[in-house]
Amino acid sequence: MHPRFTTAFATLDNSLQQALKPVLDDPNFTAILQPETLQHLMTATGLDGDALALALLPLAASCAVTPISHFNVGAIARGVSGRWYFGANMEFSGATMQQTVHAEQSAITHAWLSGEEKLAAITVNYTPCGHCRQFMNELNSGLSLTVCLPDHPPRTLADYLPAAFGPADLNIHSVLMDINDQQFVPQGDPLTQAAIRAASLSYAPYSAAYSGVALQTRDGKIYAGRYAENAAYNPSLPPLQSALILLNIRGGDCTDIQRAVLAESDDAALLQHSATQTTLAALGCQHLDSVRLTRT
Ligand SMILES: O=c1ccn([C@H]2C[C@H](O)[C@@H](CO)O2)c(=O)[nH]1
Ligand SMILES: [Zn+2]
Repeated sequence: MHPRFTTAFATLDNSLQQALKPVLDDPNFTAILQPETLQHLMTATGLDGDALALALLPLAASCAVTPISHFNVGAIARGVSGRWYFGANMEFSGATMQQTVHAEQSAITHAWLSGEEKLAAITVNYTPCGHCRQFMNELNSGLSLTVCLPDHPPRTLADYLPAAFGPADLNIHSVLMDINDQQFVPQGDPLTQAAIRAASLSYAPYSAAYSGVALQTRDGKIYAGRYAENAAYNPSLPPLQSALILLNIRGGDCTDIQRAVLAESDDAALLQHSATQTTLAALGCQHLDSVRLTRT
């Protein structure tokens, strides 16, 4: 298993350890749990879904990258497909606080980038901050998303975000995780194409400044992330963060990026380039290429 799991794994109950070991030992494990695996884990441990998700949180939290706080938050986004997606917070030394990724954003983005179409629930080891509550209120599950926390009964997002402000206040009705394809014209090498495809699938209803980032690590793997806007603007997730979430949660190292491509329109109302370049530089990557988006 990935060395980051070793300590947390040792703290799990014996029955869970036994059932989970082959899953974590699989070299193809990508921090997603399939419905059949979850069924097996529930049978082996006697835990129901909510209890199992809580029991797995230490593993999700061990994916955190927290050079500043050393405060590891773990989240599990539970899709309507029955698949569960790990997420963890990420901090970037040498960048700004605004570049931080919260565990909830990580799990949700992990699910979205993996093709999940809607979430049923999210389980987190700490109470979600206001920024995450707002981020979650952009999802197509709306205020009925179930939020599960240790020491609290499951509640809905509506309970955690009363008198909510959201997309409908700005007249937006097709929301985050709904399928939207801008169909930008593919071009260039595989990394460039991955960035363009991510931009096509990005969510930018407020600015129409669609964008995507693709990262290539030294082992040749490619991770593509999509921009995700928010009705309250500030909680929007930049495309670099989206790609870094995928890289990290799949077991990669964010300081191992060899080359990055940002796909955006140069006449867009918002531009990701300078923030992307600065955060990448903080991670030791100086090689950012840009590609302009075109429509047929
Ligand atoms: O809802 C929350 C609150 C905080 N954090 C992270 C952000 C930062 O990395 C650290 C300290 O706030 O915890 C989350 O991931 N989710
Ligand atoms: Zn948060």
